[in-house]
Amino acid sequence: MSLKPDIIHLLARARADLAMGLPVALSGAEGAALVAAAETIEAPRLASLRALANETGGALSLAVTARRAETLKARAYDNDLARLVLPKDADLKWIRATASPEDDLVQPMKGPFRSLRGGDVRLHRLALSLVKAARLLPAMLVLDWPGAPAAAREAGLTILPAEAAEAAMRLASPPHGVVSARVPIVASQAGRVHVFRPEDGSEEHYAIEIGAPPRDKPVLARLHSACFTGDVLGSLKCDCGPQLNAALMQMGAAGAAVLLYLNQEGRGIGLANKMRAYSLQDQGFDTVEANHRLGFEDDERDFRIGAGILRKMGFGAVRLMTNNPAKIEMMRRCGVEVTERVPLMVGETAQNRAYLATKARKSGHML
Ligand SMILES: Nc1nc2c(ncn2[C@@H]2O[C@H](COP(=O)(O)OP(=O)(O)OP(=O)(O)O)[C@@H](O)[C@H]2O)c(=O)[nH]1
Ligand SMILES: [Zn+2]
Repeated sequence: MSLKPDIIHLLARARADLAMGLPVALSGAEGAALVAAAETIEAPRLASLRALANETGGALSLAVTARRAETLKARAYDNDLARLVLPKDADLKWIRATASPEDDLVQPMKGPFRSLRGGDVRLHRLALSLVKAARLLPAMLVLDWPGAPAAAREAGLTILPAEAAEAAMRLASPPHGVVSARVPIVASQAGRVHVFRPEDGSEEHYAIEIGAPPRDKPVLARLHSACFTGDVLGSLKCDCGPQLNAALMQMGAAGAAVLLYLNQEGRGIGLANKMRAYSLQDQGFDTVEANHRLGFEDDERDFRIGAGILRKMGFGAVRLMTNNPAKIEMMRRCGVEVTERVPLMVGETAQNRAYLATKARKSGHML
């Protein structure tokens, strides 16, 4: 048995490194690259990347998603992404402003941007999936350079074999149950909290089991995505807090049910990015437009996690409490039968009315 980290461990290291501002090397069959997150890289390492680019003739670009490129009015020749050429005098300020929409409106004349065209973009695509998984802004500095793995080894940086990383990111290994204990709650004396831990070092998720639902019948279930602002603070901008409470109360009344509390804050973009989206919403963009301007899709959640936890708990069929048709579709695709949709209507406020209307109009939510 080897003590060496496998690809899952290396991916977790890569996410942590990117979050701390460290570059990571991607080593592919067709090429290699040093990549660093636009949000976290600091000036000395940016200077080193630039020096390496000058010395070696490697192309240094800023990879952004096609969503962000659209806001920047940059050409996305690579379908889902664009490789922006770094101007000679581009400093950290330029990089951060290109990555982040915070000052898009105060400084609307960003650019013009020049995008690279042709060549292999697989490493750029992998870099963007990695930075999204690290819950950072989806923008990555990429130095295309065959010598990247050797330089990374020398510097003690994480080296990711690209093809293995792509394959591992496509696979979702379901989190495993770590512990469970009785927790009586307002909604039910017979509450039990289970903690699930993914093997890939990412966030833990929780299941709240009410009573003892039989495993051979469809269980009343809700997949709730974490919303710190709504669940904990009682934010009026969304309906998450009231939905959580109403679901638990309904479950308590039914006597047997399961609620998954999935730590996929902000529909999978993380709290920092959700707060960036909220700033954009204060500038007049709706919830979907805000995600796009940041460079994300409307919904970045991985629903395989919820389905995996349900199956691990022994549930193969659910009566799903949701207004989101995508959740029903995803459950079915992940092999969990949805025998019924149980509507969940609560929590409309003056402040979240527009948010709920946008979800109905753009994301197909049933009102
Ligand atoms: N990115 C982003 N996320 C938001 C915003 N408002 C709420 N959220 C997140 O949206 C998620 C809400 O998820 P759910 O409660 O599962 O809601 P849903 O997908 O609309 O589906 P149902 O409630 O089941 O009908 C939580 O993770 C919130 O943090 C927003 O304006 N932007
Ligand atoms: Zn919310």
